[in-house]
Amino acid sequence: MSARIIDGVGHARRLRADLSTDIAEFLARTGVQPKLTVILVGTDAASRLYVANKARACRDVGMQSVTIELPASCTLPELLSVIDAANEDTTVHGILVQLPLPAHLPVRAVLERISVAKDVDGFHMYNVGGLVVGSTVFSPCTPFGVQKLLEAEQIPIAGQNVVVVGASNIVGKPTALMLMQKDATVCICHAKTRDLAQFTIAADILVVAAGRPNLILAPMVKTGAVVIDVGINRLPDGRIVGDVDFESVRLKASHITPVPGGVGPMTITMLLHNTLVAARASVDEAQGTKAPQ
Ligand SMILES: NC(=O)C1=CN([C@@H]2O[C@H](COP(=O)(O)OP(=O)(O)OC[C@H]3O[C@@H](n4cnc5c(N)ncnc54)[C@H](OP(=O)(O)O)[C@@H]3O)[C@@H](O)[C@H]2O)C=CC1
Ligand SMILES: Nc1nc(=O)c2c([nH]1)NC[C@@H]1CN(c3ccc(C(=O)N[C@@H](CCC(=O)O)C(=O)O)cc3)C=[N+]21
Ligand SMILES: [Mg+2]
Repeated sequence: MSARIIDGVGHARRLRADLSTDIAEFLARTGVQPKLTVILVGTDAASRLYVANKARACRDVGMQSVTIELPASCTLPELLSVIDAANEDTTVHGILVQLPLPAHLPVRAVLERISVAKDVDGFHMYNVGGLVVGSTVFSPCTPFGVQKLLEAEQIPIAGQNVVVVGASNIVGKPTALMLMQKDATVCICHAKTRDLAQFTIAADILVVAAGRPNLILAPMVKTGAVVIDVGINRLPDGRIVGDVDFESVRLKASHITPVPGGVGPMTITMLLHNTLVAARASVDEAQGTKAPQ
C-alpha cells in the first residue's frame, strides 16, 4: 500500500479562498474589517518567522493584523497592560500571545488575561473548559485544523480508535478532547508512556505531536491507518521534518500528512477563521446592545 498524501496546502488554500469571500462580504455589510493583534515577546527566530507568516496570511484574506513586539526582559505587569489595551480596543477582534514565552513570565496568568471573546487561540481556561463540556467558543487552531483535514478527506471519526502522541495544552490534550467530542475512542500517550508502540499499533487514526523526529516508525503503525503528523523539527542540516518517519510509514498507512505542507498551513487557516468568528460576534454584540428601543 502507498498512502494518500494529505495536501494541507491545498485544503488551506480552498478554505482561505472561502474566508476571503466571507471577509469581503462582512466588511461590505458592516464596515468592519476583522483585526488580529499578535503579541511577540523576545526575539526567538522561529517565533518571529511564525508571527510574520500569520501577519501575511491575515493580509492575504483581507484581514488587518498588528504585531506588538516586546523585549525578552518585559515584566509581567508590562505584558498584562499590553493585553489589557488590546482587550479594551473595540477595533481588535482577536488576540494571540505567541508561545513559548520567556521563562520568567507565567504562561497561565498571561493567557487568562486575554478576553475570552478575543481568545482566537482557544488557550484561555474558559475556552479549554468549553472543549471539555462540548460547547466551545473558540477551538484551538492546530486541533481544529486536524479535524478539518480529516473531514475534508472524508475520514470517519466516530467509533474510530484515535491515539494522540503528545499531551501538551496547545496540541495533544485539545486534539484528544475534540476528537472524543466527535465520538472517537481516544488514548493519549506522552513521554512517560511505557511501550508506546503497543498503543500506536491499535490506532485507526494516529495523531503525533511530540516534537521528536522519527519517533514513529513503520512497525508502530497499523496497516491502513490515517497518520497525522503535527511535529515540526528542524534538523542540524536545516531540513524541516515531522515526528513520523514519512518514507517508511507512507508505505503502510492509508493517508499521511507531510511536513511541511500538512497540518501547519491548516493551523494558520483556523486562526483566520476564529478571528472572523470573533469579529462577527463583536458586531452582533454591539447591535444587540442597541436593539431594545
Ligand atoms: N503544525 C502545527 O501547526 C504545530 C506544530 N507544533 C509542533 O508539534 C510538536 C509538539 O508541540 P507541543 O505540543 O507544543 O510540544 P510540547 O513540547 O509542549 O509537548 C510535547 C508532548 O510530547 C510528549 N513527548 C515528548 N517526547 C515523547 C516521546 N518520546 N514519546 C511520547 N511522547 C513524547 C511530551 O510528554 P510529557 O508531557 O510527558 O513531557 C509532551 O506531552 C512540536 O514539534 C511543535 O513544533 C506545535 C504547534 C502547532
Ligand atoms: N499562541 C500561539 N499559537 C500558536 O498557534 C502557536 C504558538 N503560539 N507558538 C508556536 C506554535 C507553532 N505553530 C505553527 C503554526 C503554523 C505552522 C506552519 O505554517 N508550518 C508550515 C511551514 C513549516 C516551516 O517550513 O517552518 C508547514 O508545516 O507547512 C507551523 C507551526 C503555531 N503555534
Ligand atoms: Mg506534560
